[in-house]
Amino acid sequence: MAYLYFQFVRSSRSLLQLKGFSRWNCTKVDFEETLKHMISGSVTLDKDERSGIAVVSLDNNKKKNALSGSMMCELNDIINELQSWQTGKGLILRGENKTFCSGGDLDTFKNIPSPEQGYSMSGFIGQCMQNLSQLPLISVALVEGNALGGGAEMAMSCDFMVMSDNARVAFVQKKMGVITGFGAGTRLVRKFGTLKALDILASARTMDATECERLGLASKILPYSENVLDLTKSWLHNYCEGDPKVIRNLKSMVIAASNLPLEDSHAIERKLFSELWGGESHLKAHKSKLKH
Ligand SMILES: CCCC(=O)SCCNC(=O)CCNC(=O)[C@H](O)C(C)(C)COP(=O)(O)OP(=O)(O)OC[C@H]1O[C@@H](n2cnc3c(N)ncnc32)[C@H](O)[C@@H]1OP(=O)(O)O
Repeated sequence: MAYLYFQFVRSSRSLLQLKGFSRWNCTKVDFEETLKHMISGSVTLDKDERSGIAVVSLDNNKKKNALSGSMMCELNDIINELQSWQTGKGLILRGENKTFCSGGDLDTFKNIPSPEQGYSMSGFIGQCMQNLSQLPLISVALVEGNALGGGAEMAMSCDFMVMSDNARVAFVQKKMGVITGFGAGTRLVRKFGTLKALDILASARTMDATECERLGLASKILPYSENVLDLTKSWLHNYCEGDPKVIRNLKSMVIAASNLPLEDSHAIERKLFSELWGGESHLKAHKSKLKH
């Protein structure tokens, strides 16, 4: 199995070399420096130690929460910070101003016009989305208003999508003359299979909350209201109740199972299980003689 994986990585590398991508060797740090100077909007983090739920909010009011270069860097820093939040259990990614995100900031994109820069930007934000999806926290994208293009891709990087009943999701990349650049093409195919992914991406259609729920993109529709964030926190709390160590190991097991070959995934599952066996929560549950 390891040999096959190695062969696959080698052949992917040669495919990239064949296509001339190997000359694009700008490092992540170099490109972060470039993105940092494309300033517009902000991303904030609010960690609630009591519930173990963090809220990450995108705010770029003048551009319907478009994700600028500086916001990509801020989001990346926040996700790095969340990686070491040992008592965390859940995460909500949302937008201020009653909308989620209108995609990549078109002004930022105008300033990085070459294929080489596109490749570096996609590498930077793609890694950031990958880190988000692999956090040992149960994550939810709360979509109000629009999630377009890169905004739809960000929502796809969370475990769950909760939508207000007036919200819409559209992978408009094709209409913008590109394809998915934040990694959601791969995510859509892996989650839904080729046909459904092709249907969503190639039609580039706008999907309302009901359609998203029917397709399995959205897990919950909430009535549009002022307290939709509180409702989302309560919904997420159902999954986050309990010992952070248990929630985090559970999520880590799911990540391993979705990415690794069977044997490796089982080995990690056993390791994560044994870390909890005989632990505080396990002993407490035994003593309390729970009836389910
Ligand atoms: C690999 C990543 C691929 C991508 O993400 S490509 C980007 C995809 N997104 C887009 O093309 C968004 C295009 N914009 C729209 O469709 C509409 O503006 C949208 C979001 C439905 C909102 O419509 P309305 O509510 O009618 O508001 P509006 O059009 O007057 O917009 C208000 C101001 O926001 C701006 N805006 C919206 N989305 C933006 C974006 N992505 N980057 C930069 N600026 C953006 C829009 O230009 C307008 O600015 P202004 O007030 O005219 O100066």
